[in-house]
Order: sequence, then structure tokens, then C-alpha cells
Amino acid sequence: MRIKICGITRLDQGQAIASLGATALGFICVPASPRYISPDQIRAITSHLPDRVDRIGVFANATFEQIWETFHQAKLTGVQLHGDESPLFCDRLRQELPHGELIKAIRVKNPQSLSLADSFIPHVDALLLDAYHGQQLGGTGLTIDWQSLGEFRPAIPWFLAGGLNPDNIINALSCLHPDGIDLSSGVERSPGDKDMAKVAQLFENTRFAITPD
Ligand SMILES: O=C(O)c1ccccc1N[C@@H]1O[C@H](COP(=O)(O)O)[C@@H](O)[C@H]1O
Repeated sequence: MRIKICGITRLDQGQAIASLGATALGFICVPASPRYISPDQIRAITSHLPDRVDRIGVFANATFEQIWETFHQAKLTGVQLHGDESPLFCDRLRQELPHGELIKAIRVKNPQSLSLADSFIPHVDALLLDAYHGQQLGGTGLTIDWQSLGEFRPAIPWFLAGGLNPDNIINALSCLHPDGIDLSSGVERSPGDKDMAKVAQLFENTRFAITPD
């Protein structure tokens, strides 16, 4: 199972989280977010990470040019689209960033949200399900009703996100079997500042779900 820790803003924390076993780190490229980090600041972190760790930029309704430039400038390996991007937009990104992993986030509001997720399957590499919030796009700490995802088995890998933390992760993974999990606010002291004790606890509590290389 992949473990992505999102909202990284500090090199020391990024490196420590990679050492604990994160398979991916996420960087928030959404200017309105309190976890925003500039492309140059991301690069200062990504340049000092082990190659095995994926570096994912999180965007929401950004232009193609903004994503393309940030991807290269920040030395990212993937892009997470967390806004209202269309399948057509995903196709274009995939064409122009052929080596980048493309993850489409869907904010789950109702059963139709899962049909929307399915409609992206031919256009992206992975899906990510996050909780819906009326005003905020992500990093809300809200959880999805996991029971409502019982039938969700897309034909491509998917991440479970939304309000996950060291305390609820065992319960979440007893209900669902995602290919990956993604956490942000559940393992931080304040936006962008990770709580390393909580991150360590998370890895301890998910050890049962991690298959050795
Ligand atoms: O974290 C943010 O500030 C953010 C802003 C805009 C879009 C996405 C954002 N974060 C993503 O939200 C989910 C869930 O976060 P949480 O665990 O509930 O705090 C995660 O995928 C982040 O990448």
C-alpha cells in the first residue's frame, strides 16, 4: 500500500517522513491554501529526497501552463488535480507530461460523486477520494462515510484521503482496501508543520497493511 503524506513545507520533515517509509510526499501548489509552497521551495526539498519517493504537486483549477511549469521547476514526479478539472484537461496533461503520474481527486458529496470518479478512469493513472466541504477544496480534516465506499472498486489504483489520522486509520483500513492512503491535517501541528510523533504513529499503525519490497 502506498502512503502519501501531503502538505510538506519543510526539508527536515520531508526527509524524516521519507525515512519513516512514506512512498510519496505531496506539495500544495494552491495559492489560497495555508500549506502553499512555491515551486522553488518545493525544488529545495525534492532535490534532497531519495529517488524512490514520489513527489506530487497538488493543484486546484490551475492552468495547464502553471502546472507544466511547476512540474518541471519543482522536479515533481506527479500531479494531483483537486479542483473541477475535466477529463479533457487530464488528457492534455497526460500528453504533455508523459512521465508524470496523474491523480484525479474527487470530493465525495453523494453517490453521484463515485460515478464521476469512474468517468475519469480512462484519463488518469490513479483516483483519490477526499471528503466534500462546501467552502474548502482540501486539507479539511473531514472524513468520508467509509461505508458508502464499500462498492467502490475502480479499474485503476485509488487513494483514500480525507480526515485520516493515526487513530482512525486502522478502522478505515478494516472497512476499505485502497491502493494508497493520503494524509495531511491528521498528522500536523498547524497547517504545513507536520507532527512527527503523529507521523511515526501512523506508520506504526499501518505496518500490517504494508507489504515489504
Ligand atoms: O491541504 C490543503 O491545504 C489543500 C488545499 C487545496 C486542495 C487540496 C489540499 N489538500 C488535500 O486534501 C486532502 C485531504 O486532507 P486532510 O487529510 O483531510 O487534511 C489531501 O489529499 C491533501 O492533498
